[in-house]
Amino acid sequence: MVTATSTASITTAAGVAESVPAEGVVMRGIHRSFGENTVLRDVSLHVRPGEVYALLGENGAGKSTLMRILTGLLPPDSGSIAVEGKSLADGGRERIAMVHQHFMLVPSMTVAENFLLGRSRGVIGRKRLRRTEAEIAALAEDTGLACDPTARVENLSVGEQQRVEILRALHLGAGYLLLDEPTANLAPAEVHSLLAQVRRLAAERAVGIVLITHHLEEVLEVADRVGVLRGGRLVAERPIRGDGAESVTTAELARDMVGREVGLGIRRAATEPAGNRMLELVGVSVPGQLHDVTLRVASGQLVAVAGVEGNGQSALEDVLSGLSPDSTGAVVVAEREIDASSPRAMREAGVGIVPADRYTRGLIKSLGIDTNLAIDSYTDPPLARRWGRLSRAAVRERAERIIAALSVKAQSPRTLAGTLSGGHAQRVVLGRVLDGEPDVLVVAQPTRGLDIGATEFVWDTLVDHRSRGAAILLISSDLDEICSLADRIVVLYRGRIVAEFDEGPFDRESLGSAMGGFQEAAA
Ligand SMILES: Nc1ncnc2c1ncn2[C@@H]1O[C@H](COP(=O)(O)OP(=O)(O)OP(=O)(O)O)[C@@H](O)[C@H]1O
Repeated sequence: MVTATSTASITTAAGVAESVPAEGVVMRGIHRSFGENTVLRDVSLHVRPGEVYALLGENGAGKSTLMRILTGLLPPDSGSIAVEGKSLADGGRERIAMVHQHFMLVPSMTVAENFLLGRSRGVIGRKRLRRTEAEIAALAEDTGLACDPTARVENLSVGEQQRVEILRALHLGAGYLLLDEPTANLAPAEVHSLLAQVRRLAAERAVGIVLITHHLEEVLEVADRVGVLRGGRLVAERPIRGDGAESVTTAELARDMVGREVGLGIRRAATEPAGNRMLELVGVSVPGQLHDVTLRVASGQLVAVAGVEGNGQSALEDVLSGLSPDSTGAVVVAEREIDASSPRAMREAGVGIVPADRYTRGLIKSLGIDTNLAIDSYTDPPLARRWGRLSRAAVRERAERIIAALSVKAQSPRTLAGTLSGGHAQRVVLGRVLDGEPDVLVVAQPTRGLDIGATEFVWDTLVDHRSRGAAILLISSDLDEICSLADRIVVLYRGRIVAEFDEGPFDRESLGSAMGGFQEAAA
């Protein structure tokens, strides 16, 4: 790590000259509010070249807002930002790149074509394309981020696409990378290789990296320093590696973040499930996506479908949501085969769904929380009054009750769902589904992007419903979540169930291997 020695002068947005360190990214006194909601309060931080800086914080703490300010997408109300001694407007912006969880690549184009997108007018010439391919290959070799520049993006795994995004940022000249939950969608083996690559980029190329993650063990594995945002303030900064390093535990980081102890231990059912089969899938197939899936969940049991996303999970979710007209096979609920042809049919059969994509399937961003919470029950009392008219008072009362029960952080029940932080948006979806007290609960990636306090809350909620007799099918790629909650695990790989684990404690290595397609290791 290099320490800043010299200074430079920038002109701040307020038109004032300010002396700043000439090295690294320096944010000073950043304030930002949305209406009456103050999201960032006097945040100052300095990320140096060659440093991995982990930024932690509960859902809604202000991490994404800070990153949007840093990339120039959102102006701060006050405060200054300098990148290598330059303001964002003065060239600093080009040195910073955000690597999103949802990639910005065009699937039908090759890696090299994606690199050239927006950088050349008209048709891309063959010579230029070949030159770019050679540059990408050289950069991949140099950084250890393996990548085939001629591969079509749609044929790449999530991990490979992520490497393409990082390489593209470096190719554009970025010296600072902002990684927003980069491991959220990766297979277990890919997580460690990404973290090793992050360290290598910092150590060998002096790239400064801001890593946002909710996985505290990743912070200890990779970060040089960690900063914790709470209620919009930077409440703690700790060195983990190098000079003055403290020996920090994940429990201490959790306490910094949440302000209390958090226990994410094993929560399997203490007793055998009651036995009556609440949910059965028999030979369910979806052309090209799901092949002959048979599984059973009893009342009082939680069965996990483990797997890396893209292996049939969304097809399975579609079938159980009543959104898969091409599916074959039988869906049986409470020992009766049901016609799974619409979301309404599934709901009436007693199946509640928490979808993996909370924004496209779970919520309508442009509507208030109250309306979102009424979406699947506005035709029934108490929300519907006589002549089908909606009772605004009942909608508001229901919203207030669910907001309080799930501790949703929002200014009011009418707050637009699209302005909620990821974790609080997820609470709204969960609250709506659980309020219907379904006998069968299907939850897909329920804690993705949630902080540990919220994760603990969701896990406890699921366990509570299980102990009250609900049959729960958990579709998840998170090994910790699966091993903590499941009574039984099946592994989905390329649309088939390739391994089954009947009772815990589960062997994480065998599970991870089965998820990666190495079945023999899971036998
Ligand atoms: N465009 C907006 N309009 C109104 N409020 C907003 C807007 N964007 C963010 N907020 C509010 O700012 C606060 C911080 O949100 P932010 O997304 O920065 O949190 P976060 O720490 O990234 O959370 P998460 O871990 O859940 O992603 C939240 O209360 C959110 O509702």
